[in-house]
Amino acid sequence: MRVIKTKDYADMSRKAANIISAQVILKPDCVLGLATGSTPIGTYDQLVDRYENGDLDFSRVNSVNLDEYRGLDKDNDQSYRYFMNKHLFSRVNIDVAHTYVPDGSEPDSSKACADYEAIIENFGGIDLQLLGLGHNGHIGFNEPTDHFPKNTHCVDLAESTINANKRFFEKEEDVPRQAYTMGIGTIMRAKSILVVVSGADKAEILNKVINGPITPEVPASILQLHPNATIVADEAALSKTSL
Ligand SMILES: N[C@@H]1[C@@H](O)[C@H](O)[C@@H](COP(=O)(O)O)O[C@@H]1O
Repeated sequence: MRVIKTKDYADMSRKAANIISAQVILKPDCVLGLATGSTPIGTYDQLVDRYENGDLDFSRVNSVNLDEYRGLDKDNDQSYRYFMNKHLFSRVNIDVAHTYVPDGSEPDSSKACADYEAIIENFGGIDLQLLGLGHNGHIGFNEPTDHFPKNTHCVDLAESTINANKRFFEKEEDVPRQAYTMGIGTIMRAKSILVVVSGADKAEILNKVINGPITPEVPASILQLHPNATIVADEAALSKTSL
């Protein structure tokens, strides 16, 4: 696992965008795995800048997102589909028909998850998967548990995740309790992985991810085993490591 230390959030966002840009330039029809959360927003802004100045062409890119709330349809402004349209897809020349997010409006969770896993398999896997890091070490919505889930599945969100996300909803009762998420196996099968982490509030968990034991209690710790994983984190997020 490579760790790249950046000065601050803006520096992290630029460096992460440079890595994604290299992927798109080298393989214009690549499959990008994308993430939501506040951390990647700056990276998406940087990608939009590079598209606007002519450096990037997304016309042949396909994308698959990590996760989606169960029970929210794509027009709900709290859905991850809505987030992606707003922060990236509507701002670059990607073909929206080539962008995939698990179908939160599908009530049959086995179907929603099997269909999504099949989409990724049909692509022949993900070239570059972007990840944020939850405060409890989750990636996608793979919460701490006693095993590493293999494929896309339905999860009950941890209380801490519901709390962290309630700021985006009018009332706490509106925060969905379940989500569809790529499994740890789905993520680990990506050819390369890029994790963005910012801020002192992530320092403790990031130290565990990098230096701690590999355990499903810290889901992101499995990334230590990935042959091509890169963490781009700012000084504050790395402040509990010796890096
Ligand atoms: N499902 C998403 C994760 O993919 C994301 O990494 C995490 C951290 O979000 P933030 O970047 O806002 O800290 O939030 C959500 O739970």
